[in-house]
Amino acid sequence: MQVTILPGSINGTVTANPSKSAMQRAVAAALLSNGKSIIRNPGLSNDCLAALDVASKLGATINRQEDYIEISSNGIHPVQSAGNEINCGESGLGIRMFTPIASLSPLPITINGHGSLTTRPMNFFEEVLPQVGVKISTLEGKLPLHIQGPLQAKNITIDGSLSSQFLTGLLMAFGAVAEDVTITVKDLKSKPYIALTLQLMQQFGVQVKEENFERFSFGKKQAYKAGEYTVEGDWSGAAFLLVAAAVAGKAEVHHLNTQSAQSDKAILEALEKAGAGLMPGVFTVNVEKQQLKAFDFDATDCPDLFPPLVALAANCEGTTKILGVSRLAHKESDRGKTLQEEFGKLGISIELHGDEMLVHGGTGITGGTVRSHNDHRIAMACAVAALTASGPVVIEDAEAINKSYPEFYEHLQKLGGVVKKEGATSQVH
Ligand SMILES: O=C(O)C1=C[C@@H](OP(=O)(O)O)[C@@H](O)[C@H](O)C1
Ligand SMILES: C=C(OP(=O)(O)O)C(=O)O
Repeated sequence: MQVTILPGSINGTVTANPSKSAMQRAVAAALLSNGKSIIRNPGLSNDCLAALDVASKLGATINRQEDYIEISSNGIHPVQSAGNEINCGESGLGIRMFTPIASLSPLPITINGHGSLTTRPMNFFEEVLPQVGVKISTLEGKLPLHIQGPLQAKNITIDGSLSSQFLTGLLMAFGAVAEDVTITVKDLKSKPYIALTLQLMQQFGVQVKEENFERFSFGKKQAYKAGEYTVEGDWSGAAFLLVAAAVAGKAEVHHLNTQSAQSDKAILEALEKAGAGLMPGVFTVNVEKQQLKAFDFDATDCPDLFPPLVALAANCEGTTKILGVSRLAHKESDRGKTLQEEFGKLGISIELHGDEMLVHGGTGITGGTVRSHNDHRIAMACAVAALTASGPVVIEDAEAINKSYPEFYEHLQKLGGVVKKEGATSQVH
């Protein structure tokens, strides 16, 4: 699908979409519980749907209602008729979380995915899973994975520098079986995502003692408890709307918890540094356009903010410096380079120096044709950049947004953005 966004101002109110990070974790915790869990405000993005599908292939019964989802489970029991295979779609979190969870079963299981997930590294599992009693083979560190458990929770030391998602998976799986065991992590990145994991586990009845984000200790054996869970609004997706307001008008975004554990609420700090008019409430954020200036920001622990930060920086007078670019190499695209290439087509010069990105802003955004590289956050960043461009911006492969935020173009329209779709697929809401 191709989408064209016209330059123009925005002004309006929207409700943030459900967080896929929270939704996927809740689906995993419900799968690990005995009994019926109810997930309210469920996410239905492709990553969330993939998580639900994996849960059903691992034995849960999913019952989708109008505004909630029931997940009934009695532990991990791979469905033989599904060929003992699960497919995590394009979700990095999905595969890194469900692989240790699936390996709680003693049965051999194949774990697959598609699109960008087939090129993302999984070597971590080859190093770590054998230490906890799980046999694994991969295709040279990539998909498909073949595993056979059962996982036995033991004291282990892991490297957290590539991604926090592997630790999220181990913590969630250990939560079901561990007794007097500690996971020690070196050089953990994306720490707030681990805080979100621990918070979610606690909501499903499993406590982990965390020390300095280096040691995670499990005491007496625990069990996940089925329950009710409401998915929070998504700061990662809302960041695009908040930036759109800061550069092109104003907006009120509802269902955003400023006390959330989500790392991407840090967009508020960046907006403040850039000089945006900001009024965060408890569950609502108002942003208004003001004179914007370049800013320095460390996005090492909130890597998904890079695309909206670049859209913001492009509109700020001067050179913005963002740290943490090396974290972007293994996302849906090599995001540092993709942002450089696609914003370059819109007249914005971006330099990449080691772990640092320099965005030369305030030079004027031009219209043009860009590609999403099948990366949802690149499509959304380009759509925001279009609002202050000198001409229309055409986004190719614009349906990439379905991975995390299928309602994104509708929300932009609701705020007054002019969005024209061509060749829309049935997947697009
Ligand atoms: O746990 C999560 O929900 C996520 C963790 C982050 O990954 P890394 O830990 O690899 O940075 C983030 O980029 C991803 O979109 C979602
Ligand atoms: C990188 C992302 O997700 P994941 O790693 O879960 O695929 C993302 O949503 O930007």
